[in-house]
Amino acid sequence: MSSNETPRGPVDSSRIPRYAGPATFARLPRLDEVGRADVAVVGVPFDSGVSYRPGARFGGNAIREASRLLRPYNPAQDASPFALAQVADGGDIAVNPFNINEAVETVEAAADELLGTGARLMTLGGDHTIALPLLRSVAKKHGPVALLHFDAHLDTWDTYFGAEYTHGTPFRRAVEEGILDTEALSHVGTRGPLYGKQDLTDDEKMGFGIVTSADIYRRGADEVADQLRQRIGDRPLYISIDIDCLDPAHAPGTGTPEAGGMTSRELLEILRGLASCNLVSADVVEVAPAYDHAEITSVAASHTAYELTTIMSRQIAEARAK
Ligand SMILES: N=C(N)NCCCC(=O)O
Ligand SMILES: [Zn+2]
Ligand SMILES: [Zn+2]
Repeated sequence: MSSNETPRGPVDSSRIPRYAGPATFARLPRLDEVGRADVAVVGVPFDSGVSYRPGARFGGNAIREASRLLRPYNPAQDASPFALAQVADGGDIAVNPFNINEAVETVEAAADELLGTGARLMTLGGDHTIALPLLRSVAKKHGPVALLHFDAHLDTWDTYFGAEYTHGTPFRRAVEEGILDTEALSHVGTRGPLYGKQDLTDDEKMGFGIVTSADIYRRGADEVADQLRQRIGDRPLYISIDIDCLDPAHAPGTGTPEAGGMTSRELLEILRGLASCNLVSADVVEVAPAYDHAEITSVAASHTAYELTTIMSRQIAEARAK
C-alpha cells in the first residue's frame, strides 16, 4: 500500500475466532499481502549464540502465537496502532544455524532491505546475538543511535570460548564499531552475579549507565522513564529487550534466568513513559518457549512488542500529519 492508503489491520476476532488459522503477529496481514509496511514485524529464529540453555530459535513463533489475544486499541497509549500505520508481519529471516558469522551477515542484509523500504523494524528473536547486525543496519540509516537495553545482563562481555559474536557480547561489538551514540546508552533491569567487578568498570568506560532492577523497585517506573527520556532527548533511539529483564516469575521461558527482576507491569509502564522518544526500531529477544509455562513468557513478550509497535505507529502518524 502507498503511505496515504488506509492500513489493513488484524483479522476481526469477533468474526473469525482468534485461535483459527496460522499465526502472524497480532493477526496482522503478512507483508507480502500488503506490499509495504511502516512497521515490519520480523522473526529471527536463531539461537546458536547462547551460553546456556538453547531454544530462543522458537521464540518468534511463540510470541506470534501468544499475540493472537492482542486487541486493536491500546488504552495505555490512547492509540490504535494498526490503524495509525501499516504494521505487517514480514515472516522470518532464515539464517544458518551452523555458522554464526554468516547468520550475523544475513540478518544485517535482511534488515538493510527492510529499512530501505522505509519500514521500522519490530524484530522478534532469537537470542541476543542478533541485536548487533540489527544495530549495524539501523546505524547505516540514522548514524550512531541511542540505545536502551532492557536485560538482566550487561551483554558487553568480550568473548566466550574465543567467539566474538554471541548473545553476551553484542553491545561491546557495537561500541567498538562506533554504531552507538555513547552519550545515550543505558542498561535497564541489570542484576545478578558477574564474572568480576571489572565487568562494571569496562561497561562504564564504554559509556553505559545502569538502572538496576532494584532501582526500578525503589524509584518506580515513572521516575525511571523520566530519567531515561531526559538522557535520550530527541536522538534516534533503538530499544533492545531481552525478556530475561523480567523476573523468572514473569518470564520463566528464557535461557539465562536471574532472580530479582522487574515485573511485566513495570516493563510496560517504563515503555509507555518513553512514548515521546524517536524510536526507530526495536527487538524483543531471548524467549525460549521450551522452559515456559502457560505462555507466561510469550504473553509478556507479545505485550512488550505491542507497546513498542504502538510507540512507532503513533510517531509515524504524527510525522505524516505534519
Ligand atoms: N541472555 C543474554 N543475552 N546474555 C546472557 C549471558 C550470560 C552469561 O552467559 O554469562
Ligand atoms: Zn539477558
Ligand atoms: Zn541479553
